[in-house]
Amino acid sequence: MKDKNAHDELYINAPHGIVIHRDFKVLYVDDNYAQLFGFEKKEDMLKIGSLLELIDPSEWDRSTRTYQAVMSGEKPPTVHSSRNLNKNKQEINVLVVDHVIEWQGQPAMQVTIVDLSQQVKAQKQIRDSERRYRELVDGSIQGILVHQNFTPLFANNSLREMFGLPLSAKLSEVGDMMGYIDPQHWKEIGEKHQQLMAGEQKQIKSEYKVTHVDGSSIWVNLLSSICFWEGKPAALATVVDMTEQKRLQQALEYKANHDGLTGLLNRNSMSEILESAVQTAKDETSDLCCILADIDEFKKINDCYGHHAGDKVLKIFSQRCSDSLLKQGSVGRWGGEEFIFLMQQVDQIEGVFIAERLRRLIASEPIVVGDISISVSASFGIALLNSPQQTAEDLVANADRALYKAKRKGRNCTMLFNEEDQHSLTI
Ligand SMILES: Nc1nc2c(ncn2[C@@H]2O[C@H](COP(=O)(O)OP(=O)(O)OP(=O)(O)O)[C@@H](O)[C@H]2O)c(=O)[nH]1
Repeated sequence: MKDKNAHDELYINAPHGIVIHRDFKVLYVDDNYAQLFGFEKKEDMLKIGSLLELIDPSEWDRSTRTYQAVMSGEKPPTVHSSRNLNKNKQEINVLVVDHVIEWQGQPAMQVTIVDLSQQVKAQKQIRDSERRYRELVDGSIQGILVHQNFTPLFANNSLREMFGLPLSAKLSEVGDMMGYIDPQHWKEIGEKHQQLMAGEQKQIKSEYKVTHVDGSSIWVNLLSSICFWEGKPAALATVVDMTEQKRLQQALEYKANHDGLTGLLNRNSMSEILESAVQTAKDETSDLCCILADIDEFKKINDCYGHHAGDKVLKIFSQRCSDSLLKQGSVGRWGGEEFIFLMQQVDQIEGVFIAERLRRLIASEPIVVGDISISVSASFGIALLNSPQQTAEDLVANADRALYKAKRKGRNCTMLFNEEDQHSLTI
């Protein structure tokens, strides 16, 4: 509104002046007109040969034809805009209102002009500023999206490229932006959007997985705030593609949580899982079964076939165990040739069944490394969380005691921890 008033005022206060001429010879001119064209006094202007001197040469032909047509009555007097030159040959833009009048008994042309130079300058400034703004927004490497309830109102080039939307596509054809965001985020994004629009939050930061038009997945970082678009509140989001960052982050997380040789969860990660599983089992008074497995006489495998063959055995052993366990629980490498299996809601009977299944699976088929076939077996120790006082360390220590029993019993067997083992030595 403020801009509109300023704009109107430019027109109301625009300077205007009058000249009367016949065949472009000045007959009368007022001070305003003379001053608009750079003359100090109107008398100076009366001295110029022809008014055409004040008109851009490119407009002479048109001006002459218009003058003749109006004076002959062929055309009604016109109101038109025109580019003129002042005395110093500087361009001024004017609105021209023609009238045919009688001057000293002869027809003459009365021309009223309104100086539009300020308006033209202001409009040029607006156009320039809009062009600069457009260049900034489209040149930005950040995506910019304005939407009302996820219906897009504006999207810059970067955002279109990020999502794979053709640069020429009309936003009305793009559809609901929520459709591009992975469904896992819908609830969160809906809630956050409501908070933003209700003014409960000034800015909202989020990280979402987005499906690109070509079907691939990208990760974006969004910073949303409220803006006004054509007078209505809307959400303004700046969007940064962080797919590469996310990939690196996930790779680092994977590296931190997994064993480099076998790809199983590493000891740190299994310790965390163990802590939380123990807590859950206590809270829900449910079963928690821990199995420790150790490859039998693994040192001999290394000694006979070399460290490289030993590594291969560890890898294939791990693969077989995790394939067999599927999603029944978590499996990790606990130490050199020692592995841990953790299963929630698995009781003693089922635990023994699972351990025996694994043990038989390993013993039944030799592991082939190159052209050598290596017979491998493993011993298994099982313990169940059996009291609310027990800690994660206690549970593993009990499984370890059971494993020690299995080794002592001659290896390649499964033993269950019981209270009498409590004070037995561990391996
Ligand atoms: N190739 C290979 N060997 C490893 C790795 N980690 C540990 N080892 C070896 O595993 C062997 C474990 O030997 P021991 O603790 O004596 O146990 P074992 O020979 O399996 O005998 P039992 O457990 O009593 O059946 C050692 O020789 C370690 O060097 C590994 O990542 N790769």
